[in-house]
Amino acid sequence: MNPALAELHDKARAVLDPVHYDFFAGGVGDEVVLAENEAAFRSLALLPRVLRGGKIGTDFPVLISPTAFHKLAHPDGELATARAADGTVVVSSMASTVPIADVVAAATGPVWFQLYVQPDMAVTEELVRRAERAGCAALVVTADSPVFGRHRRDIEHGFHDLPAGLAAENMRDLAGVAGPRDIAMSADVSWEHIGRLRGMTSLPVWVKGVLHPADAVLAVEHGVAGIVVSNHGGRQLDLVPASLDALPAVADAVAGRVPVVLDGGVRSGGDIAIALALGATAVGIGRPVLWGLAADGEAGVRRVLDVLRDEFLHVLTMCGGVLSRDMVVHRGFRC
Ligand SMILES: Cc1cc2nc3c(=O)[nH]c(=O)nc-3n(C[C@H](O)[C@H](O)[C@H](O)COP(=O)(O)O)c2cc1C
Ligand SMILES: CC(C)CC(=O)C(=O)O
Repeated sequence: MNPALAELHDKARAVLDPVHYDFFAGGVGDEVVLAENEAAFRSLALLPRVLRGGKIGTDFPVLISPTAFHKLAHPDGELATARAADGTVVVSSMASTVPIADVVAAATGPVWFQLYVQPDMAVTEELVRRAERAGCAALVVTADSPVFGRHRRDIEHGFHDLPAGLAAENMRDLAGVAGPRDIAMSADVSWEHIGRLRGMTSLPVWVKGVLHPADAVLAVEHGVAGIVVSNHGGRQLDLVPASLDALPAVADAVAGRVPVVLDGGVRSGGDIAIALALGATAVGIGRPVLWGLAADGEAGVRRVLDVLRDEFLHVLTMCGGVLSRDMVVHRGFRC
């Protein structure tokens, strides 16, 4: 992990209520996948290309992945995250503790709305309209959650409710129900719903939580605007591969037809470079944003993005400004 991010993590752990720290940090089951998401990056090395000359790009291919309940990390919650993003795409969780309209108003760059399709399609449609009215630039449908993941640490702490005064604000006053309603996960959600969403809105519809290449093909066939290869930061099923290990096959299946974002375990500029070399168009950052937010609010999130940007561009320059799959090898590989 980049040392500045490690420092923010340590500070976050020191200031957070331990139950809330564990909600953010934890994963499902034995947390095998949680650990492997990061370990997968460390098992790989880059073979740089040299003496290429020419100009190195300055694009920063990073999005802020959707994470719930930012007010558990800092009183300014998602407003601080949105302000800090400064042009970086914010994918705002449906379970945010600030209404989506306020998140968009605080952001200077694009905000995308992460959606769990609700079994009551009237509720889903109202959420879509809220995202549209707020000015969101895309919908990101999370597909890896037919049920809630069983987060061991939350179960041990008995943590399932937000403290008094905090709520999932986007879920307030929907389809005739006053006050916030619970987010429902449903195993009934299918590719057909992607079609229905596309019929409902002109916003681009992304799908998040794809690991199987056949699902990536289905996603393209159903007209998605992009795919997020993700195992939800090791929070849904503790039997899946590290998201990085699932990336190359998905990238091959998609074959450039839509962008492919990778999230899970990205903790340094070098990690971003490896993901891009293996076929990602960009990466999503989950927990490091929460650590920055908890440690130092808006300034902490800015620091996370600045550190990653600086380190990524440094690594890219070291690699001759190009990143391709032939440049990634396993550690211990002999030329
Ligand atoms: C505390 C927490 C809350 C999350 N909430 C959501 C959510 O509301 N919707 C969603 O699609 N993904 C959610 N995720 C998953 C993230 O979008 C992302 O896939 C994951 O955090 C990436 O891994 P990383 O934390 O290792 O960077 C959450 C992850 C964490 C850690
Ligand atoms: C409130 C939950 C739906 C947030 C989530 O997706 C998670 O904790 O991983």
